[in-house]
Amino acid sequence: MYTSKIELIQGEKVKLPTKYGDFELIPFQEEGTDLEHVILMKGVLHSGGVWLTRIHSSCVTSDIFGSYRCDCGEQLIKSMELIEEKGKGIIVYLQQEGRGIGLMNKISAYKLQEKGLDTVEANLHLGFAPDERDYTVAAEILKSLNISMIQLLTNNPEKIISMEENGITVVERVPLYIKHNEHNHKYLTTKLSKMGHL
Ligand SMILES: Nc1nc2c(ncn2[C@@H]2O[C@H](COP(=O)(O)OP(=O)(O)OP(=O)(O)O)[C@@H](O)[C@H]2O)c(=O)[nH]1
Ligand SMILES: [Zn+2]
Repeated sequence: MYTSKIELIQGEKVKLPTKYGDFELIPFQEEGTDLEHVILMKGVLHSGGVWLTRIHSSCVTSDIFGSYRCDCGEQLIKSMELIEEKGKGIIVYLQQEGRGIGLMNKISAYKLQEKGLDTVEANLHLGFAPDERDYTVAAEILKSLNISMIQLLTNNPEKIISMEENGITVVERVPLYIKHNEHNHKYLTTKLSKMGHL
């Protein structure tokens, strides 16, 4: 029998009509912590098959306020549009602000970037790894919904490795192309040159 690595409490499933399509939403909580994640999905659960999937780390600055400093918000919207178009898919929205260092530290990292450091150097300066995220919980959420085969919307190879290690088959990587602008250029090129993004 498979034993979950993380105890999850699954909330109610509700309808969520949005600007980008009609979805359903389910919140999850990691038992014993205050960490809450949420999934947005379209399609019939427990129907098997391959699910177009986005594992998205929260980014208050971009997802909510539309910041140009990174590409998160645009990736989220693009993912919603692609899932709507396909009629089947899921976004696992993880409470993993600032690549897992939290909002306060991310904003300190932004301050250091205003002084010339790149995103990797700023994290290191604050005593963190360049990326502190762990995607195990995303795999656990997918498995709890009986989703085991995915087409993953990402440019980050770490997410693919983590899914495979946690028993989710990534049948395809679907790249997300986001336009550079004067504010996100350094951020995006650092992801390519220093963080192994594709
Ligand atoms: N520490 C830190 N985190 C940031 C910074 N800018 C954005 N983030 C966070 O980075 C996370 C998104 O990571 P990205 O590296 O942009 O993308 P990814 O999720 O690894 O890869 P994709 O699947 O291709 O989008 C979100 O949690 C953001 O809050 C920054 O300058 N420093
Ligand atoms: Zn962002």
